[in-house]
Amino acid sequence: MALAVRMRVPCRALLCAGAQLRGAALGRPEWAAGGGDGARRFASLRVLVEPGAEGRVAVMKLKNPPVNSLSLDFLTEFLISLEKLENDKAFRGVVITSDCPNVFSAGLDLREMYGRNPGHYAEYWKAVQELWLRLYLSNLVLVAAINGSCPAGGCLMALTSDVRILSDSPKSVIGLNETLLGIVAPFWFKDTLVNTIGHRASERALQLGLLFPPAEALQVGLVDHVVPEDQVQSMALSVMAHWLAIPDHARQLTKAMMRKATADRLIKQREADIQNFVSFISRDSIQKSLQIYLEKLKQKKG
Ligand SMILES: CC/C=C\C/C=C\C/C=C\CC/C=C/CC(=O)SCCNC(=O)CCNC(=O)[C@H](O)C(C)(C)COP(=O)(O)OP(=O)(O)OC[C@H]1O[C@@H](n2cnc3c(N)ncnc32)[C@H](O)[C@@H]1OP(=O)(O)O
Repeated sequence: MALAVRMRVPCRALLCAGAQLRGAALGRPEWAAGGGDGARRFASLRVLVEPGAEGRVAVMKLKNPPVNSLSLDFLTEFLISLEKLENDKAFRGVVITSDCPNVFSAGLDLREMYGRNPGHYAEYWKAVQELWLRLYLSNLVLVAAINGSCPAGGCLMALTSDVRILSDSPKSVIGLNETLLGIVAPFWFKDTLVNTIGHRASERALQLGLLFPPAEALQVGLVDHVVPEDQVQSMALSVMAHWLAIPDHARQLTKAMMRKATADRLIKQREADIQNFVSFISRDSIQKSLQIYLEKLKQKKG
């Protein structure tokens, strides 16, 4: 793989700063080599990475129960795992899936955005930006094996992949539903959606906070395949084989050509975007909306 074609977020220190910071907060690295694959298999508390049967493909299982909400610690572990895979030339592709039943990811962790201080909001948002940039500009082929509900930040994460496979289950709804929470999807969430399903469909989906059931998600182009739940993983590996048949350098340059302008838009104004988020999320009215939404989630249980 030619070094010249490896896409990089311009300032690697951004990831390192976040990862080191959170790594320290996590206490000790939880990486554990295991099985006969030794160094190729590793795990943190919340992210399991194992080689797929196909070789050169890793399967990354997200395990932050109950709903894989993207807490700061989880984001940090995710980033570290991704960085390890990017740097390991043995891997050319990653299947991202969930270890939590019926939920791919519940999106951003609402507890990171409610009742905290501005410094915490800023740190959290920087990590969210970082994960998006890392995934969106990844040199690896990323296939999202979406085996459950996939709202908001979960959907954003899936949209950074090159291919999305969704399980055909009533629970497997996907979309950017931020307006239903009384919050607004930031411009780079919107850009990622527009790049996938086009402007008009995005405008409707974003304003209404639509969560698409599988058949509709397929129809609008939000996902590429809908298959029975027990076939999500095998379909992901089969699609992966197709993508890996393309020479890396050509595919990577093409991916960069398609995505760089969108990523650059955020890279050029990261700090302003963080400040915008902090002031937006700190508003009393927004905090009230989040409180109501969190209460609704709790009441749902009865
Ligand atoms: C002009 C302005 C311009 C720009 C604006 C600037 C900035 C932008 C500002 C803000 C943007 C912020 C973007 C946010 C994106 C997000 O991702 S927000 C999160 C959205 N997520 C959701 O709406 C999903 C909510 N969850 C659910 O719908 C269900 O939990 C789900 C279907 C996923 C699973 O259902 P089920 O299996 O029945 O589980 P429960 O509902 O019972 O949940 C189990 C426990 O988990 C807790 N939980 C669920 N989701 C979250 C979450 N996202 N964060 C934290 N915690 C969550 C839930 O409360 C239960 O907890 P309990 O067991 O009761 O303690």
